[in-house]
Amino acid sequence: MAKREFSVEHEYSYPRSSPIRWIIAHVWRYWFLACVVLICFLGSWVTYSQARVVIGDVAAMLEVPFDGSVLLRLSLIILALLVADGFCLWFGSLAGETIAARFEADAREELYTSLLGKSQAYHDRQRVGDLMARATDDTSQLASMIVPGSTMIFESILGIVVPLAYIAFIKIELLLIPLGFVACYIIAVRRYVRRLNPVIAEQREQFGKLNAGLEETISGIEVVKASAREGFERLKYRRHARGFRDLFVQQGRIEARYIPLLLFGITFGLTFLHSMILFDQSRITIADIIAVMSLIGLLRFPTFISLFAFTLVQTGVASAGRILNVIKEETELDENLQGHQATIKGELRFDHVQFGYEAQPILHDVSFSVKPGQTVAIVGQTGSGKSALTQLVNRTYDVQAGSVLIDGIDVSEWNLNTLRSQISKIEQDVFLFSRTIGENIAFGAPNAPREQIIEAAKAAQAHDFISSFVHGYDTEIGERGVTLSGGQRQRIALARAFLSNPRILILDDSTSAIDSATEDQIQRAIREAQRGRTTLLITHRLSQIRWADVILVLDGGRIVAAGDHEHLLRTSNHYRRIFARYESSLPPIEQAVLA
Ligand SMILES: Nc1ncnc2c1ncn2[C@@H]1O[C@H](COP(=O)(O)OP(=O)(O)OP(=O)(O)O)[C@@H](O)[C@H]1O
Repeated sequence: MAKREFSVEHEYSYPRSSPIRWIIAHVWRYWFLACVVLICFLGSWVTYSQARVVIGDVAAMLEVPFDGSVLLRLSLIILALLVADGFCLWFGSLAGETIAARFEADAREELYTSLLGKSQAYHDRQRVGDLMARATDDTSQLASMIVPGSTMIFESILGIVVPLAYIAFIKIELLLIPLGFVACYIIAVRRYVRRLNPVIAEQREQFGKLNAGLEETISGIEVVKASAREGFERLKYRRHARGFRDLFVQQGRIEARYIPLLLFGITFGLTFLHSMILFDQSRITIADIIAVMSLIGLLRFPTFISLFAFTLVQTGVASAGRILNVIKEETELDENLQGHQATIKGELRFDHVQFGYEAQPILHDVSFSVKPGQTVAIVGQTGSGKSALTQLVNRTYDVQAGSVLIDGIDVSEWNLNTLRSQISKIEQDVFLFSRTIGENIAFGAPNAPREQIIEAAKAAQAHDFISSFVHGYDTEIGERGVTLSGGQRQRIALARAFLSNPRILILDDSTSAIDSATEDQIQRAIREAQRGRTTLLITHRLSQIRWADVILVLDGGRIVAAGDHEHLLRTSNHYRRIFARYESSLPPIEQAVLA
């Protein structure tokens, strides 16, 4: 079983060694419906072909004096056969559509669950638009592959085999030309599929690129507009769109060379000639000729639709490959279901930790320890690895060497859910979901009653501005919280952290967007929040740094000094330099307060 950070109980498991096996397993999950499709389509072709034979008999009877009652009986038989054909088609199509819709939904769910279980490092490498294309367009291609794609292929096969069986029954010699046609048909289809395959696969990839480019531009539309780069982005998109179009043109060219349609005309003509010869030799009757030519005519439809059917199936297989590539990709972390589960007390220790995102090393030999309930401020120049260090605590990433221990137990030995549910992190760039404010605050504690949500908002100094909105806590916020200011977003994130009541709190520059007037109140709220829980603080706010129990000074990914404020002012040049720089960026009034 591949590693993953999230899974659901009683998950249906599918073989994933190849797209075809994966598709068959998905369809086989609904084997009963698949059997209904097979039986109904078979029934449809048998009744439809049988009706042609009876029509031939009736036509022959019209040549000679006929018995009206026999004619009526045969006419009713034809009607019954055609009605039965209609019912078979109806049930078969219904069952096929049901399989297709379920397959699409199951594949979406499987892909989505797998994406939730991938590590942060995996998501860092992905282009969101391409993933979206796989989750939306590629999954819908799976449904089209079943209906009408596969059902049409199945119909094509039956639509060739059943009429040929009837012809064999009438006069086996008359199979000679149609069988030659079938042999050429199989060869032509194989060539067609082989040629089309790479074009379809490239089409799907190009669609992913097109979508990724679109997503990136729309997400960064503010930057595009501010830099007046609309023209450049338009040309980039047009280049992708034209690449996509060209692949369709290429597909059209391959389809235009699909030879079975031409072969069908030749087969029809030659079979008629063959029938005439046999009739001339008195070896078949007029009724036989009518029935045979009518049956041969049935081959036209399967020959024609197989062109689209194979394209649809190939597109589906290419899409399944793209979906499967995501699902199968190895991820770095595991949810460790059997891991340690306990309430975190809050002791944190880094022991000779080494870390880098890819090959590039970021943290070198980092060691420190924090007692439960202490506040650690991490300071250092930009890019020195402060955020990277905090990301190792909740296992957003794993260390490459050394260990991070919480309450004396390596974080990799903790049950991942237990660990993360007790650690709250507030980022500088707060992410909010396009839901109500209340739902955003309660994101980590979805069952929290409204009173607790309000209490948390009050503690984060967010209640007043939330109450000023017409719909208060039920105000829907735009995607990523765009309708709120940076400071408001950060206060909602603080409220979210207060509500989930974590044992370890990580504040990564989380008050940077809060103005000085609000800051005092928030400082108090944060200090309140820090009480009784271990807090890691990345901040440029001297007022917060000064009161930390431990200050870690990072430089180039190494801890160059550690201790409290007074100690560091006395002993560390690095700290003095950072402190002086932070101090000089303060307004005069705050400098006076700090002095
Ligand atoms: N997801 C990532 N993949 C690869 N490299 C990254 C990633 N995130 C950060 N880095 C690199 O890691 C280094 C440390 O980044 P980090 O964000 O930890 O620094 P920081 O000290 O928190 O900086 P700042 O104060 O500017 O937030 C930087 O050189 C950065 O370019």
